[in-house]
Amino acid sequence: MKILHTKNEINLKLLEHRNASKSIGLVPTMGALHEGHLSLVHKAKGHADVVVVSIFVNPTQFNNPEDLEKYPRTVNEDLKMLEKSGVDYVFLPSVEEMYPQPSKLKFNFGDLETTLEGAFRPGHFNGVGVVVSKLFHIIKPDVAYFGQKDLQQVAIIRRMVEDLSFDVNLEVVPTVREEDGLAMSSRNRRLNSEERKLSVMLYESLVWARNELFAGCSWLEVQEKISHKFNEEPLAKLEYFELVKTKSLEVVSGIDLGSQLRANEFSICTAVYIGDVRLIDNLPI
Ligand SMILES: Nc1ncnc2c1ncn2[C@@H]1O[C@H](COP(=O)(O)OP(=O)(O)OP(=O)(O)O)[C@@H](O)[C@H]1O
Ligand SMILES: CC(C)(CO)[C@@H](O)C(=O)[O-]
Ligand code: BAL
Repeated sequence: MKILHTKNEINLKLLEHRNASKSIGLVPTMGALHEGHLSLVHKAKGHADVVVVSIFVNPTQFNNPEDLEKYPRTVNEDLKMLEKSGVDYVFLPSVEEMYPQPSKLKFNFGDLETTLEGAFRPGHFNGVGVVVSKLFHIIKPDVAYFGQKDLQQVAIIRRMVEDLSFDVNLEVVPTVREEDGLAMSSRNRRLNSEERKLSVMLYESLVWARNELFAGCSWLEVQEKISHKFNEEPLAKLEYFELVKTKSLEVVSGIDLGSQLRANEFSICTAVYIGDVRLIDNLPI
């Protein structure tokens, strides 16, 4: 496994593979790797001839400076995990390498970015759009792999790829969970043991809400009960708990159980602070 720090180095290396008609798979990450990231890597290894993982904690997508400062960084362990997983290249650039000058680029993702994460993390998806475009230009992958856990991110990147005609296929990988259902996330490392126990509330609430909905309960009633449950828990603060159309992310106020639902047509999405750690999760229904 080769670790490369500059755009030029990785460009040159990948050019050799491209000239030899090898396909390139890219797994973009911010490091502090876990089994969720590895499932993206495994998928990439099954499809692509050459697998590249990028590790870059992208400052422009952090709306909260404390979140950036406290974001877990475990590069040495990450590299060991990637080597064991058979990754070919790790792109590990510095902030100066990725942003030789501050980026003034502004994307407008319209309705896709005004709800859910976009509403609570102003500027977040602009930063994601900028860095993912840069990575696509630098690596020129045939396929790029993203996790279902970041549902809105996937919708936004899909839209960006279409609008900017990036020649890349996107693969979305299901959310990998801990045994108790908590979605694996780098930020989970910041939870203390009490917070860790409590954090299973996200997944349990999603499953409970889905079951209530299918038992005929109105969505408004479900939302009220969920909000009450979180209010009773001093360590938790609910930011949103919404039912959306999975493709457009349009927030809806219910589903028609009498109609023929397509698999994954709707999703329930949530963001919750557990202590000062902000976690997200979603459940397709
Ligand atoms: N539990 C998971 N299962 C599958 N994919 C995941 C999981 N967690 C993250 N990913 C995906 O891995 C990629 C890199 O994500 P990232 O490095 O931000 O990790 P993360 O665990 O989502 O961290 P955090 O949400 O705390 O920033 C993204 O495409 C993300 O959706
Ligand atoms: C796609 C990404 C690597 C861009 O920084 C990040 O948003 C993430 O890890 O999901
Ligand atoms: N996986 C999402 C990256 C972020 O929270 O900034």
